[in-house]
Amino acid sequence: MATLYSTHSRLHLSSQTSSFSSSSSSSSSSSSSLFLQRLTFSSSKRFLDAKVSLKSQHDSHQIPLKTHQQHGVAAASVAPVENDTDNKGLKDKLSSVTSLKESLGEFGFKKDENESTVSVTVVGASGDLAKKKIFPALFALYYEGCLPKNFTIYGYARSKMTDADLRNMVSKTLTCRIDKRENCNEKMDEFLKRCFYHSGQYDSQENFAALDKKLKEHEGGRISNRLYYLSIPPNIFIDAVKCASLSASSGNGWTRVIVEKPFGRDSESSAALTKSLKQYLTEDQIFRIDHYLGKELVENLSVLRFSNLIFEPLWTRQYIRNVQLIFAEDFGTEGRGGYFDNYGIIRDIMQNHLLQILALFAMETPVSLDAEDIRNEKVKVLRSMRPIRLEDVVIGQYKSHTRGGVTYPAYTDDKTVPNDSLTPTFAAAALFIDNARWDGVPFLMKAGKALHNKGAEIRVQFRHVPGNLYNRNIGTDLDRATNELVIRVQPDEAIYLKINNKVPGLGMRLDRSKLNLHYAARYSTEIPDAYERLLLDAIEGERRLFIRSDELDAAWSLFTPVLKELEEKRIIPEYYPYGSRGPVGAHYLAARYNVRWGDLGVDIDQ
Ligand SMILES: NC(=O)C1=CN([C@@H]2O[C@H](COP(=O)(O)OP(=O)(O)OC[C@H]3O[C@@H](n4cnc5c(N)ncnc54)[C@H](OP(=O)(O)O)[C@@H]3O)[C@@H](O)[C@H]2O)C=CC1
Ligand SMILES: O=C1O[C@H](COP(=O)(O)O)[C@@H](O)[C@H](O)[C@H]1O
Repeated sequence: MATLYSTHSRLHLSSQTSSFSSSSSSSSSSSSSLFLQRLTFSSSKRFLDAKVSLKSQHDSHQIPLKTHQQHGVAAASVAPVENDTDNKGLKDKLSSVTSLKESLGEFGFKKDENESTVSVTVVGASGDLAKKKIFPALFALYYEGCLPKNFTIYGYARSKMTDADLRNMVSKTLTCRIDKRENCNEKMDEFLKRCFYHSGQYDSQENFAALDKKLKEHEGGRISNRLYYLSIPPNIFIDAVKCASLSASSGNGWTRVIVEKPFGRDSESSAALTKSLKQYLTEDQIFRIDHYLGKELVENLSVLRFSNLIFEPLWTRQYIRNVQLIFAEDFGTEGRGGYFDNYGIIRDIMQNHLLQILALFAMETPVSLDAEDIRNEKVKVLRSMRPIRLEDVVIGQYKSHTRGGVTYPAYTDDKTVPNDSLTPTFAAAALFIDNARWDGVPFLMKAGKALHNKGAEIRVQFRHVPGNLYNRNIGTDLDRATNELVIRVQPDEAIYLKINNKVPGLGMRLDRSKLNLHYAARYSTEIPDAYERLLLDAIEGERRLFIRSDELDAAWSLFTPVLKELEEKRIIPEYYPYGSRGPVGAHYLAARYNVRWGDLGVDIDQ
């Protein structure tokens, strides 16, 4: 195994040749070697971080300002700074102390791993996301040996449950890796023994103080590192953050908070949310999650671009005709209509997931793989984007459809959705990046629910070959003969490049073929769920895949005006049947820019 980037904990390349072929060889690593790799890279990175942090006084302290008096050593030695409105003096002093403690304490230089603990508290543990994603991801991390020795998981919600009830609830969703399955039941039992439940209100400091007491019992006087995952509706984020911060922060280690989307519904509400969060947390404590950033192929985008000579030189307006970012679901908003109606597909998918992918796709080479360097480049892309014009947006909403004797509901059939709702369940948009690299290249986004298929893809259509000697042999449809790179994010992950090739034989006829890196054929390891990667990053303090507040501001600045216009003008969506390909308007929009949408998943086996 050859290490390529020693500055990042999980970036290592297999020394095996990774080819565009359907080779069945695999580069699986055992859980213990994975853990060792992580330790090696993480410890060196953390040590580097510690030096940078002390030098620049940049990394913020992890003890909430309002409660530092009640906590251990670091807090006791530093008095609050009066008249320092954002407490910078205090933050800087605490930063030095705690980041050194944190860095020395976590790897190598610390006394012992036995002396630090990590607790993950899932706030909203009784909810859908917690059951579906968070607990299973935590178990997967445990199963892979990625969680620290002393870890505890707490579920927190208003529902009355015992520890046993929580364990029973969680156990129903746990699965072991298909490719391993070693000691599966034993590992599940061990994991469940580390899970506890505390019932409380989200706005009760007393209830969080009681949680704090229980956490302290588990921590047993060791360094306490606490991660809160806010898996609750957004209207109660601030209450929960306030109470967790004031009553249940770590006294001598770090306290971090993962915040689920939606981060507001426009520029103003997002800024207000950030402002409120920052009353209790520093930016470094806030981990805004966009789970698409944790998806394997999204994570691989930068590797594809920056570690392969053949792609980066082509990654410009000179060679790329258009880029398509496509998301489709073959089911409606069933069960989530209440949430969805207040947001719509543009806020639900485009402003975050697709825009994040676009930023990673289009950014310049970052100075390094460090979180801030990558996020700086993403912000630059977002800030270079041209305001979106209303005429460059098409919206749709699904209507009822009967097929094969089955009637599928309309969006407005959901009881939690008003009958006259104009909320889009489908949208397509043309976006442009006004910088030297991308000037004039259309970035087309399309996202929809209740469509005929399910998937997410990035499609890169290249320009025509100038003066192509083989035009005569290609036929009349030159567009179809241009190269296309497809990054299939899900399902059935793949990266393939469509090329023109001579059909074997005595004649000279060309056809289109695929150089195909099909993950299922190439790698035998199961692809981790996005939430596993992101939870582990949050535990390790790696912020690269989380959204910084200026990124969020830039994303909202781009979409807020057009969202307002759509709503103020009460633009009527184009209705499309449940299970169809969506509104035809999306095709007219693409045609305006001489683009033909790639057909999601259609050429899978071509
Ligand atoms: N579910 C999903 O697939 C996704 C969810 N998200 C986001 O994750 C977060 C959690 O989502 P999800 O699990 O679906 O949410 P839920 O609606 O299931 O809520 C989670 C828990 O919060 C408590 N709760 C719900 N409504 C209220 C309320 N009005 N007041 C106080 N407490 C309430 C309930 O716990 P109790 O009553 O026990 O206190 C509930 O079990 C949300 O911010 C959502 O937008 C993001 C992406 C996907
Ligand atoms: O954030 C969201 O994502 C899901 C789709 O996520 P995926 O990982 O299953 O592709 C989407 O269904 C939901 O509406 C949205 O809030």
